[in-house]
Amino acid sequence: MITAEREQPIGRPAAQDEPLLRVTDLRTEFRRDHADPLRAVDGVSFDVGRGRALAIVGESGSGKSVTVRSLMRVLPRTARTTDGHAMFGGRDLLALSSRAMRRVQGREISMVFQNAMEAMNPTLTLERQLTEPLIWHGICNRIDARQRAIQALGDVGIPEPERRVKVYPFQLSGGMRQRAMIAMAMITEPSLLIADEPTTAVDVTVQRQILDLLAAQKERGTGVIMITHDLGVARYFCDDAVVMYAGRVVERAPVRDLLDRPHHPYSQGLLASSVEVGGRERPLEPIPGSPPDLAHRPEGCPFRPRCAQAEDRCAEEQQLIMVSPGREAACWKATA
Ligand SMILES: Nc1ncnc2c1ncn2[C@@H]1O[C@H](COP(=O)(O)OP(=O)(O)OP(=O)(O)O)[C@@H](O)[C@H]1O
Repeated sequence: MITAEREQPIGRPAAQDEPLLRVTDLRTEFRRDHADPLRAVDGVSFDVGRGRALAIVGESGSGKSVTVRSLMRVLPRTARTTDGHAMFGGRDLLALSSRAMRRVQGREISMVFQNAMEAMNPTLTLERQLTEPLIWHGICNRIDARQRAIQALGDVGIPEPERRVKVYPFQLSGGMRQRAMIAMAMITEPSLLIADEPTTAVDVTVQRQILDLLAAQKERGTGVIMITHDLGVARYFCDDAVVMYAGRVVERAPVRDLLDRPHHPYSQGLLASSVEVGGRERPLEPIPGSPPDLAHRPEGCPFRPRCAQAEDRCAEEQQLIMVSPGREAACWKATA
């Protein structure tokens, strides 16, 4: 149980064979009036490798955002992470003091959001917003920071960066704002980038540009966690995937293996209901029913009420088991 924050020494450099980030048994709950807490993230584990991208997929409400916000320690006031570890550079992010965590946020780990306005301050120029993390983290002085800000805007393909650095976010088009936000996230050269639906609110052309920008970061060794509803985006950009359902990981696999041959019936349903597969091979087949109300989680496998393959033994929940090397699924029927 994580009860008190404790200052940890600056982490030792992670050994080369350790993943960039290792999350184990993460649990986060929301406080409720006159009721037991609502468990939104329930024992989630995954690794992110250097220069690799992990897709977190699942329907709305499955716990994707709460998972990454737990790691970044930016949860709503009513939420609390009760268990788990998130080892990053030899430190447990969940056990760092708030002060130590602020040194990690925006420096070693940055976030990119669906809507750039979430990440940007509408009352400050791009220059202020781009230079602030450099100055705050003591990376460089104001004059150098300005040059780096201009460079960062140019790097993400914003024309006339010397002029644009002086504008406010609302003076940019949506696509340019999204790129400016990526410049903000990358300016400190973080080793981990967390992207929460970064391409959902933009058109297809901008989507491709954003993914290519993120791919360039990956090439440089940055690890990426990408939350996405879009399995096409996952296939194009990500290496590994976890599928979440009702706050738990139900399948873990290299992304191509998952999309070519999903093992868990829920992953099969997600794929059948997505344009990625449906558009090319068959009509879309929505998963019947809706995700469980977490306040009334069904006994046994949480997907059982919606699962066409459910059997009596699903009354007992199967844990994630290895189906084949590198592949795990939480289903009695999952076989290689
Ligand atoms: N502010 C909140 N207060 C109370 N419960 C919340 C709050 N935010 C999330 N939850 C609970 O946590 C669950 C997981 O939410 P989360 O936002 O992580 O889902 P998600 O998979 O990211 O969905 P989406 O794809 O719609 O963003 C929700 O189903 C809800 O029960």
